[in-house]
Amino acid sequence: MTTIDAPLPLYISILQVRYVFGLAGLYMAFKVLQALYNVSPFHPLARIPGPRLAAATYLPEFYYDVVKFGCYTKEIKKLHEIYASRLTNSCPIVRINPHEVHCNDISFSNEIYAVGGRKRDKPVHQINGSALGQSGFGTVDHDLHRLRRIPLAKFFSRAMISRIEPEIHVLVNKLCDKLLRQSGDKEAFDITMAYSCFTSDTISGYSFGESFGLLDQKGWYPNFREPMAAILQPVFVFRFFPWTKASVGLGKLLVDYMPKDIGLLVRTLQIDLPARVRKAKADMDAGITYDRPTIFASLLQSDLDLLDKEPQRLSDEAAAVVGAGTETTSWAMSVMTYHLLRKPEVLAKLTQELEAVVQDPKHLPGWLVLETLPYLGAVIQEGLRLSYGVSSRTARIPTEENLLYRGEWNKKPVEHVIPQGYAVGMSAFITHHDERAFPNSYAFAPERWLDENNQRRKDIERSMLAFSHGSRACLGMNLALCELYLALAALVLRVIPHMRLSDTTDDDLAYDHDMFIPMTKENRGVRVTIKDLRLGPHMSSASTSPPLDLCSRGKAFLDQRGFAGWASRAQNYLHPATMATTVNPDDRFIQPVELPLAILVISSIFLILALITVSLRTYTRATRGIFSTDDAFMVVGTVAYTAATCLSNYATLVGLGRLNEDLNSWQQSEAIKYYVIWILVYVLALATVKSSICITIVRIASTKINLRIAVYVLLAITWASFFITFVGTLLYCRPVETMWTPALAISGKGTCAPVDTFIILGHTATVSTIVTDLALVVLPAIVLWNTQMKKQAKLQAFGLLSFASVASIITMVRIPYVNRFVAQKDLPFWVAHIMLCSNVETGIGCIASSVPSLRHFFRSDSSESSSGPSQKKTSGSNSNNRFTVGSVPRLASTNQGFSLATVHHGRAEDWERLNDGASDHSDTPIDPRSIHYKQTYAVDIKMQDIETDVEHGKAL
Ligand code: HEM
Repeated sequence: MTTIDAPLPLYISILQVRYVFGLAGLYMAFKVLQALYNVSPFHPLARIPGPRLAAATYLPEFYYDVVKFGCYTKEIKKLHEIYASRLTNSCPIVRINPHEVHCNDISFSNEIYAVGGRKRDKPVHQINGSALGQSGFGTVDHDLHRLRRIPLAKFFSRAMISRIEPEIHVLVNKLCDKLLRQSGDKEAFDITMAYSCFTSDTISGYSFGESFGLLDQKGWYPNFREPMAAILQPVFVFRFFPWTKASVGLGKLLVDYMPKDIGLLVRTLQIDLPARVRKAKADMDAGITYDRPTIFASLLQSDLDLLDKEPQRLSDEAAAVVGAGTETTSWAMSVMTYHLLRKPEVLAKLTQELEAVVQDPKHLPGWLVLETLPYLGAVIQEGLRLSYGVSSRTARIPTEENLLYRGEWNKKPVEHVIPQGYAVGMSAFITHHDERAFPNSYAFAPERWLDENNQRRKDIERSMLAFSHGSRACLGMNLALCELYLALAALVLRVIPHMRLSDTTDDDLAYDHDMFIPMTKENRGVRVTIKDLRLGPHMSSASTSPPLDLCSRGKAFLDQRGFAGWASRAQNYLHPATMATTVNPDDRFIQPVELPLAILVISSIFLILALITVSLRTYTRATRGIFSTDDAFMVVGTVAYTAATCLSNYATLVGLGRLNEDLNSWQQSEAIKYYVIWILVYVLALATVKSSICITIVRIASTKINLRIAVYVLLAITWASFFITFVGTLLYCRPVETMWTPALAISGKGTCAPVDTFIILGHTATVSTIVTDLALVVLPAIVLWNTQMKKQAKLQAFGLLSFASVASIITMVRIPYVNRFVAQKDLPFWVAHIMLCSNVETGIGCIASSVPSLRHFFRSDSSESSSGPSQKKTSGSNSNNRFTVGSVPRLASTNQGFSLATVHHGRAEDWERLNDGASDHSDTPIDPRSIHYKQTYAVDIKMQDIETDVEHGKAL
């Protein structure tokens, strides 16, 4: 018995080996026949161009994706280029494996990714790569996908995302505060990790009502970025060997032995998410509800089939949502951050646009408002384009229709039929580098998204594939956009200005291969540092202690009066470290640290001097009974000038004179608001002060008709300039507050004329001021020149006129600052120069025209204190040391001093000039026939005063 039994197993095993070989041979034969059929003219895709090997087998895809790892997309891109050059009319569509074609013509995307009743399955070959087979994303069948997607989709509508916007705001601020707390750390960190924590917390909070809390942990690790990459690593092996997916289940058994990051992801996907779904179900069963519906609690209550509510199925869905919602968005944010740091001009333009609508970076306007900002939108679109989202191809199978591709290639018509049942797809990496739609496609150029009217270009937007199209397009697009708009706005205003790239180059961003999502060569991320900061306006006060402590009572005092920002900024300005960061060596003639102080001190000094001189002048002339129209104008002008200086000082306290980076939006807006009010008051002050001077000169030049005409012209120019500037400023924006509240313009509630209009207004005022200032110096100089007076007296008079001419020079200094309106950058800083120059100029006008009258005040003190006004007029003598500039050449005076006074007599022919100066004391006898009258004149007197004086003289 035993001898018979022995060879049987051997026999059987030989049979089995033959059987196995036979089966293998049959399989090989089948595969060869299949390959032959695939390349035969009988195959439905036979007419689609492409390499023979790819048409026959999956070997090229296997080689590039599995062996070379994730490189088939790049190879497909090459195929489009190769077939474009060899077969002129075949490029837009190439065959990339036996059952799939690839398209690189975006105009065909609406056919591939169709909507409505047009059914599109996903290819099993591609779904095999995903371990989340029961999620909507991993569902092959069109109808089942619809059933699974619809209950989820309502959570991602714009309306729903708007409801959770406040929570996203909170997370955005948390992210910024946490980043700013890293200021001063020498060690660079990968910003992508930080962004990954933000996006994970956002989607997990929305999904489960409770976020993962990754932003609350110390540092940025662990997070999902690297582990997600690790988990996506086997995507191609799964695709070709789907049975290996079973190993994923083993992960949860080995979770404690895995590296920390991978362990986190496996634990999250395999343990935590299922547990959260189970908890949602338990809460629901127990009647526990959250303040607002969470995705998974709602799914459990939805009309979904009972089987689709199974915890494992919902866990797959949760993993798909959390996975898709994390890495795509955070990588897009990293790409944008990198390019903003590399291109300061883009950052500056974006900052400027944001600053126009953001009052306070910690309280951003809503997503809907931010969405209206064209340049922000352009930066986001360009970031999405170069971050690709899903970089590898995503194909669809039309199950009920053939697709007809009609197009043009190299200016020749081409036509291809893609039969139903075969896959056709596109890849964002290829589409986003289509040079026809995106010239110089590897460059980061937000401008390409805007037309000449600074509006978003719809045509180019249709060339984007970032969120895919059609019934299986990105479900979370609205959430992603809301996150991107809010986060980028806050980062640009609060963090990016302080961020520096560290050892990161274009190579660290460049697409190298993909694992569904784009991967770079060394996966080093975007490494940055945050520069050392002290407490500044963009930083959370809770996050650091102030460098210097102001007395708390002083702070409270300032705070109560609305100077809250001033207190902390004052500390900054006093602190050397902060000064080092705010003072940049560029073309500013006054640094931002000095300018506010300069405005306060210089403007106040000139105001005080003007108030003293004008008060004394008014007193002198009023007490002497010779107060006239020019004095009245001077009083009104000085009151307006006082108001203008007070306004400028207040504007300085709320932010004028500082760079935008040192101000929050409220301060910027307030500074510009008070600047605009100041303009209106200043032009009034200027016009009235100038009018006063003009009227005075008219009195002096009463007999010189040409001079009088010239002065009237100046008067006309002065008031014309006043009206143009005053009315122009008021009408520049409608309503006027749009000037300092750009949100009104953005929201369409306000409009402003082009900025050139404002610049023209500024230059009109400046030019007319220079012309009139100079003329008001030159005209009295001409009058003086023609008078015969002592040299010393003339020198005094010219000295005073030179002082007055400083006003014109100061007005010239402000010209370049008017041009700063063109760039619209740091306006509170640049316009402060204009304010300073103008305050000084008006002050000089008041002082210079009042000083001459002061002689009377001091004279009355020194020599005539006991005399009344009438006595003063008659008590003059040669020893009074005054001189008078008179309009009557024959009138001579032995007085010394200078006055812009009218000395006039109706009967000029009765008068004759006295010998002046030394001649008075000469031994040469005076010819009594040459002297008709001898009179010492009080200056600044009216006609009748002079006549009175003359009569007194006669009496004498
Ligand atoms: C910048 C951010 C994002 C980009 C570029 C992006 C891109 C895409 C793309 C291209 C697809 C289609 C994949 C395919 O055809 O197979 C997709 C699908 C999907 N995305 Fe996004 N995504 C982003 C953010 C998000 C967010 C924040 C969520 C959060 C919920 C999300 C959830 C999904 C889901 C659930 C799907 C599958 C949809 C379906 O198959 O019905 N995505 N995404």
